[in-house]
Amino acid sequence: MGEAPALFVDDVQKGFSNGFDLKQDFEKSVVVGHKTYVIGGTDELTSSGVCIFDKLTGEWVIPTVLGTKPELLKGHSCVLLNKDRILIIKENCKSNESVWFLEVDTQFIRDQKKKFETEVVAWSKGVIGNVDQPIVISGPSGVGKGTLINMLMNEFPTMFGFSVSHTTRAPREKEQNGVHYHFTTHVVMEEDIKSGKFLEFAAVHGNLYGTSIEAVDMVADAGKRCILDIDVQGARSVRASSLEAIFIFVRPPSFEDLEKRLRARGTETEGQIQKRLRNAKAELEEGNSPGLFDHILVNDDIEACYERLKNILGISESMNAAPVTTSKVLDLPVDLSLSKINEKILINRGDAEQKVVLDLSSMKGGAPGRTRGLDTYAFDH
Ligand SMILES: Nc1nc2c(ncn2[C@@H]2O[C@H](COP(=O)(O)OP(=O)(O)O)[C@@H](O)[C@H]2O)c(=O)[nH]1
Ligand SMILES: Nc1ncnc2c1ncn2[C@@H]1O[C@H](COP(=O)(O)OP(=O)(O)O)[C@@H](O)[C@H]1O
Repeated sequence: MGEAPALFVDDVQKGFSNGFDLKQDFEKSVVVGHKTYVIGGTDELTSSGVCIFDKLTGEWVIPTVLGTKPELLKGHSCVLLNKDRILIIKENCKSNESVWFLEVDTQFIRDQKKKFETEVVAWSKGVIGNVDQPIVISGPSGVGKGTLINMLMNEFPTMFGFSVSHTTRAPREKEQNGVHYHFTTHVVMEEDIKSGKFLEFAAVHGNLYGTSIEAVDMVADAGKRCILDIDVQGARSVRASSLEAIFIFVRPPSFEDLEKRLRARGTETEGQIQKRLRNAKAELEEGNSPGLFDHILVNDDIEACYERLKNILGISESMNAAPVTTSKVLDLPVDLSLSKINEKILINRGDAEQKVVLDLSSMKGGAPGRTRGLDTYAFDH
């Protein structure tokens, strides 16, 4: 909670009944209850892009800002949705950078406020169109998760992308940084966790592992369906997050088979194998937790198991040509204004006859990450 930034002193003295004296084009304000959110600004003081005036305390607050924020906000229009997020549309934007959401009171924000003990807002980029549900694959070490994922990615390279996790464990001989994992240190990873970069993280077999929000977004932005290879604790966290995924648990035909595979792989020391086998017992129990996994896949014969996996995902050989995305780019003119009609936003294009409708009725996701499922169409009147 702070003093009024110098930039706004004049505004405060003028009183608020007449609204803010905002820098034209750069700053827009939206009132949510007793708080006024000023969005935009090129000034040092407003470099976070968001300032909040609290009418109850009469103070300006610079909030903790999470998520990837839009580049220079100029000529943007804002509208409040459901009192929990502000829709921001940038005009004259020729890329898929035009639709943004600033979350101010969603469940995610409420959770983060408790953590940071400050005001918190979070950016989420709006994505027109959808990609198919991400796939979470869990199971004990050595069960064959990596083998199955490789088969899928080799057969359908345009359809699937791997979420590259961060880990503090040492790379194996054939593992490449940035491809199999982002190899990092405890210190760096703990910092990144604190600053909210991870969708989920867990300590597994004595090391830290985590899925960054960026890892999942990068796959989805490439129009591919994201595959996450994460442990059961991670699966639980993703279940509780806004990422709507399909959850698959891979089991070995027997514990003896698991041990044989782990040894045959030859990537761990005897001590590490023992630790992984001990943990496998608990993981196999956890795999039966009601409501956690949508499908249990027994990896007996690898080819048969792979066929069952493809059936679960509803894919066949003929599908490998087309990427799954229906992502569209929204080209917006200058001088736009917004009107809100239920879950549809009418984008008025200056004096042009044709308007654009942004349909939010199938919107999903949100911070941390992207807001997907938006649709647009032209509207003649
Ligand atoms: N929670 C979580 N678990 C992960 C992540 N990445 C990998 N894991 C899990 O960590 C465990 C160990 O992975 P790894 O060291 O590669 O060994 P492997 O499973 O024997 O190949 C496996 O259960 C992985 O599914 C992650 O980002 N988050
Ligand atoms: N169905 C199977 N039958 C026999 N060996 C298998 C089978 N699936 C995988 N493997 C082998 O087991 C070892 C562990 O598989 P991997 O995919 O690395 O497991 P995970 O990623 O679950 O730790 C590898 O050497 C792999 O070739």
